[in-house]
Amino acid sequence: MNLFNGKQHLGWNDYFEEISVSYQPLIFGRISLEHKHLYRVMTAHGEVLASLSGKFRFEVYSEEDYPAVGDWVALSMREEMKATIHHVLPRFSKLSRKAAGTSGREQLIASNINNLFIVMALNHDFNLRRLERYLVMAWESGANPVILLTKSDLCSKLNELVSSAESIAFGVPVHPVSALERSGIEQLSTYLKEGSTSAFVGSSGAGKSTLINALIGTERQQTGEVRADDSRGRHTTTYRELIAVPKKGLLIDTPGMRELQLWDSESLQHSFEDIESLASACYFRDCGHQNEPKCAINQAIEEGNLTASRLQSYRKLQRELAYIEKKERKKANKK
Ligand SMILES: Nc1nc2c(ncn2[C@@H]2O[C@H](COP(=O)(O)OP(=O)(O)OP(=O)(O)O)[C@@H](O)[C@H]2O)c(=O)[nH]1
Ligand SMILES: [Zn+2]
Repeated sequence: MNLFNGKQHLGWNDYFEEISVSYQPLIFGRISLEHKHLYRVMTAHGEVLASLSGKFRFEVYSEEDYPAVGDWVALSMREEMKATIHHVLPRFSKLSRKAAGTSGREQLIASNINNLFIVMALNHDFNLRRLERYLVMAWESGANPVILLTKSDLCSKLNELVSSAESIAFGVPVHPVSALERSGIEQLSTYLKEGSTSAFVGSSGAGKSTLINALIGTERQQTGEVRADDSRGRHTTTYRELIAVPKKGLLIDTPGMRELQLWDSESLQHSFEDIESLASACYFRDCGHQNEPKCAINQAIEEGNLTASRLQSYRKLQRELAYIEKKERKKANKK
């Protein structure tokens, strides 16, 4: 199935249809990934890599004016699937939090979200005070909050915890789920529809990526083993990404809120520690892990210690990062 066979599949709706007339003849696309003001954008014609127009950069007033994941932007195409962003279309909802540090600046996490899933695990992660803060964040965003209590398989007092969450939720639906046992997941089909956008927020290790994987039915998001001693996560999700899932709409995983890292080469290496350390055992120092002899990565895949899809996702991010870094260097040289 072609995911890009129409803007509706990407979340385009009557609201955007109405405001879009003033941007003609530009085309429209939706930001799926952002890194240092370079953007991956989904359009009805496929994915493009986009940068900001000079005029846009010049007129930007605050951080919030920059495109964020989930934004609809007005673009013009350049050569081979590269585009220039001229405008951000007004957002109908936006998820933000205070930036780290004392500046108190707002940091935009994602925009144009219909459902905001607040994910909290039914173990040590369960904390009503934190849930309250997430609810505030949800209400401020303009999206519809839904509380997902994950890892129900680990919980022996399920009814009690669900009731206590309901007691502070004031009508926000509360659903216990287990990605492990695949229970409760079917309840989410009420929210996940073609063209709807859903974001997942919650502590690191709460099970957001695992849940998204269960919904997609593949190992799309990487998940991390929780440290045994304190059941905290290892911050596996290091970047925000909008993904289009057939019949379930658009899903945005967000990094655990304790550590909202930006996506850079360091966090890429950090998130793929396993691959980085395997690669150091390859026979050739500059092994490309293709058909080279004595390649430790291919061996790990053969032996089932590494999935090919994980290597693929690593490669994709690495290529994008290389492209971005080359671009940054070029820009720096011009100055
Ligand atoms: N028992 C049980 N474990 C689960 C369930 N869902 C996730 N886990 C485990 O919890 C750990 C953390 O899950 P993730 O999906 O990586 O958590 P996350 O919320 O995406 O974490 P960040 O990416 O760091 O924000 C993994 O080891 C999962 O296997 C569940 O339903 N039951
Ligand atoms: Zn190799």
